[in-house]
Amino acid sequence: MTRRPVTPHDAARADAIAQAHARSRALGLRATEAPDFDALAGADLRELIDTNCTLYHQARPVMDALHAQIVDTQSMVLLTDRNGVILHSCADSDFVEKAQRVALRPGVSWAEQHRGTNAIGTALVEGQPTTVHAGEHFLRANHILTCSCAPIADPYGRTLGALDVSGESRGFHKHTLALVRMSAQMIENHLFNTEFVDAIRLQFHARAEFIGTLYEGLAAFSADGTLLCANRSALFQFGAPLAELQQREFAALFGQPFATFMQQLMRASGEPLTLALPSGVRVIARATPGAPTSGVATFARSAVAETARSPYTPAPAQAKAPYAADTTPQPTLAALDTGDARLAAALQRVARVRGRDIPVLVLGRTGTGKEWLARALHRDSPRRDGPFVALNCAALPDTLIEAELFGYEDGAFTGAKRRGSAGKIAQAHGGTLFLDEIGDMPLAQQVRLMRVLQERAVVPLGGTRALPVDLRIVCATHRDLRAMIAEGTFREDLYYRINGLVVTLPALAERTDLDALVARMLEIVRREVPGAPARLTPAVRACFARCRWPGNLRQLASALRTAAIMAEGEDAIDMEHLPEDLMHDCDPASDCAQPCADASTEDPAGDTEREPARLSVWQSRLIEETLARHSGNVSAAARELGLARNTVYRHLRQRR
Ligand SMILES: Nc1ncnc2c1ncn2[C@@H]1O[C@H](COP(=O)(O)OP(=O)(O)OP(=O)(O)O)[C@@H](O)[C@H]1O
Repeated sequence: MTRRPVTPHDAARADAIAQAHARSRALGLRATEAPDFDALAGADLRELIDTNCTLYHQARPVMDALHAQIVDTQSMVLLTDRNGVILHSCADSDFVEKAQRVALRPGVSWAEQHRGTNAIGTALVEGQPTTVHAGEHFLRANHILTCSCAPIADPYGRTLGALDVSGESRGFHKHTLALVRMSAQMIENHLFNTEFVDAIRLQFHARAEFIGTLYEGLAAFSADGTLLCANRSALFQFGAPLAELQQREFAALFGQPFATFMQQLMRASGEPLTLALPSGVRVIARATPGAPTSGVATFARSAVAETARSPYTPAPAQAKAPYAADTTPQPTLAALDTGDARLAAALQRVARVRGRDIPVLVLGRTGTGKEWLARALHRDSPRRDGPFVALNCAALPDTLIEAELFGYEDGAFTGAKRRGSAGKIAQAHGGTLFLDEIGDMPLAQQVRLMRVLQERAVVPLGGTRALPVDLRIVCATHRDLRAMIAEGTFREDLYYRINGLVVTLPALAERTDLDALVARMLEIVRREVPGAPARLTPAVRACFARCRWPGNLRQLASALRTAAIMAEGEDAIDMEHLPEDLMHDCDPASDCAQPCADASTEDPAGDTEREPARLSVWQSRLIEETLARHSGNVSAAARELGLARNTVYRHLRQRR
């Protein structure tokens, strides 16, 4: 038998389990009791699901995704209401029969008063994620199980239900509880966004890369800038409980008047903004200004109207459209042209088809601006007043792509009665559908998409009626679709449906317009950070020209955003303001697209094996020059270079 690994929290957990056993005994339960098989019958269970319909609908796709992670491990995913009654399960077929033996199925209560100590009942009593393993279950019949459960709370912190993974005790894995906890958090974030769909919602975190993840802070504000609610991560970042923060004004939380923030938001064209928490910690924030019909969106639109137009702000025709509150960037094709000949040729080809519904396939490495090109094409096309709907096929588990793309009918999932979902294809009706990373779309969905494109109609999951759709499709990928066709992982018929016009975007390192592009991006960044300098020092320009930019435009935009914040109030962005890890992507002897201010270091061999050596030669020179400028002061040189002092000391030791 597999031994359960000892976890660091075993002592605390043992205490909690002992208390749960004491509660079970006090309830008059006996360990030798047979499982109680009493379950809610069909209609009663459906009614209970209806009562919990928001929880049920938000949890279903997350349960499917979680089940996909643990498939074939002899286990099941369960959702319960706040009283521990199982509402829904997704199970491995070979575990269903064992689960039935202990009444682990929809309609049955796993509250402590019915089953004694068990993960669901105990987690609901303790209000904490809990694992109950094998012999820790109060009822002997349940010793065959290992179960990990996390309660799910509504946005105000009230318990709504619980998410649980139960399986064969031999299959215990200590990571299961973390997976369950993350999935419960995901459901809580979905519930938050649904509850406050009409409010101004802010996503924020001190680290930009955490925005859009489970760890982001979420805060909802009313149209006058009063805090309505905040999720766990936001409360943690604010350092105070919800009761203390509710009804606080935006300015008390983020140090600036709400109206100023809204105007900056509109000017930022979807790019993130920087805000300061009461603790002084700076956070990166994105905001969604409420549903198009809400008063909040009206406020957002009036802020747009007050804002001076730039190549990246929506045209007046769009401000009238129902999607005017969308804060994502809406560049024009002309605005993307900053002087690179290859890019200009691609843009011209795209411009030729803008008035026709020819499908466009955009190829290019990650971050080369494929989505921005798709947005620009939409913006310049006759469909500009319709929606632009984007779906990243690589960002969703296979199980979710289908529902996201094709939608589902009311009651498509067992027991569900209300609230179908339109799906991205139907949402894009009258506009443009952008399918990013189309190469990552599973084959089954490729077949369905092919049918939609052929028939110009979509049938949602669980539905029978075909809804006509009129849309332009733009797809993007960094993969070699022809090679995938040869391997049998991409359908040839779909390939010919989506590639009416194929354009390839150059990698940033191959572009010849770096200076102009940086100037354009800096213009955008300065709308978000008004005190940021408008120019770069020659050293930074040289560094940029030598960078390999593996993350392409995204990496450049992110480096400029960080540097702009670091250099707020200074004359120019200098080396010390750049993110430290950018140096690792800088190559002293690369084929500089721009004149390099400091390009004398040559590598005649051009040997890729010598990359690290070339990098260190360049770093050494940079450190030497900086030390000379600071008369050998290591701290000052390290500060300017954005390096740790130890790195400079190491360099000095190696020089000796
Ligand atoms: N023309 C541009 N001007 C300013 N910034 C840009 C431009 N194009 C792209 N960016 C910046 O680069 C980021 C990445 O662009 P985009 O999402 O279009 O790339 P992508 O090729 O679709 O990326 P992926 O392949 O990873 O999906 C944007 O969020 C934006 O910050």
